[in-house]
Amino acid sequence: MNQNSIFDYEDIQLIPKKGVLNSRKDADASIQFGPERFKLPVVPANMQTVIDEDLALDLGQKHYFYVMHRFEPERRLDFIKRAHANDVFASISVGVKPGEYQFIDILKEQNLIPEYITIDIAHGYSDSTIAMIKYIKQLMPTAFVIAGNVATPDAVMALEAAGADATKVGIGPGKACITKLKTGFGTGGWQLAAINQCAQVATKPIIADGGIRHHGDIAKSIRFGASMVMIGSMLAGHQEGPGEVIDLDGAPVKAYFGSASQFQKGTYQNVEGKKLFVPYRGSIYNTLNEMQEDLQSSISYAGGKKLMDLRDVDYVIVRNSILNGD
Ligand SMILES: NC(=O)C1=CN([C@@H]2O[C@H](COP(=O)(O)OP(=O)(O)OC[C@H]3O[C@@H](n4cnc5c(N)ncnc54)[C@H](OP(=O)(O)O)[C@@H]3O)[C@@H](O)[C@H]2O)C=CC1
Ligand SMILES: Nc1nc2c(ncn2[C@@H]2O[C@H](COP(=O)(O)O)[C@@H](O)[C@H]2O)c(=O)[nH]1
Repeated sequence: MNQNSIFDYEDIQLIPKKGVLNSRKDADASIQFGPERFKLPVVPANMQTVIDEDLALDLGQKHYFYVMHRFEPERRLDFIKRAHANDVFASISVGVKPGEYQFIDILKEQNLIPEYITIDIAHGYSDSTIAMIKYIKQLMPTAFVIAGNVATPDAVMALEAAGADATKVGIGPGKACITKLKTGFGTGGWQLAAINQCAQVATKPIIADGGIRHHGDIAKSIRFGASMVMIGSMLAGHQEGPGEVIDLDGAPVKAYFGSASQFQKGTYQNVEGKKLFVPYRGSIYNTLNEMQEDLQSSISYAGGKKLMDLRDVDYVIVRNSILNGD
């Protein structure tokens, strides 16, 4: 791998072009992703400390993309019914264990077809993921299947060839992640470059997953080929999401733990995630509005009018100096 093409969010600055908008409000930050159009290319992570059913449906009703997590598997069927009864698209997660095939069979039998299904596996470039993609697409060809997580162009090509409608890129860049420490593998420290490489070969949308620490990282993800950005830690800690607000040394916080942490699994086995506390930030809609404003501003700096105009901007690699002026 050419080391000059390895960089992460903090190493990159996008270069402005002549603006064509009179107001940032006129920039269109929306995205068509699968069968729906969304206000923003941002989706809260499908983790139990980030999303729950009420928030999922509320986001969907407000035209934000959501992916419900898979950690209360017995509730998923009723959740799909609830979404459809509320005229909201259903977007669920599945794993790859044998019981998940039975779950897909039941959905098919009951004609409960989710609009989006995310196959949520640590090592998505695997025979087990490929088999699940094929199974879902055979039984439910209309479901938009997102498969991941992966790190390389080879993986993106393999999952697309199996029938995935989108792939999710990011192994190890997450805030609650310890995969890179426990296994030595992943895209931690070069997540943005991994997105760039994967996007060179992708023929379908890519979701950049993990490592977003500033709103500007969303624009950078889009510039390097993502169509959607999955965010965990920065979207945990809100009023509408799961978990209690607690006091930590006088500051209000909420717990945020990895889906492969002992807190999620209930046992210390194959643990690749940790627990931390994130600041309580009030309503998630204030944060999403701010993300939208910032992205509209990014589009204006790009000299554009719409989200994909970000793809046309040039950039410099500044090597960890983005915060030097602060
Ligand atoms: N994006 C990321 O960097 C990471 C995300 N996660 C998240 O943690 C959660 C748990 O993930 P995961 O452990 O996959 O889910 P599961 O515990 O549901 O495992 C899914 C299946 O895949 C097998 N499996 C898991 N990892 C591997 C591997 N490296 N090689 C071969 N088989 C494997 C498991 O078997 P067995 O357990 O017996 O191996 C199991 O049968 C998910 O939500 C995932 O997104 C976890 C790690 C990294
Ligand atoms: N290696 C692990 N990665 C995990 C785990 N739980 C979730 N994740 C990934 O992190 C992102 C969110 O990243 P953030 O930087 O925005 O906080 C999430 O979407 C998963 O892909 C885990 O236990 N281990």
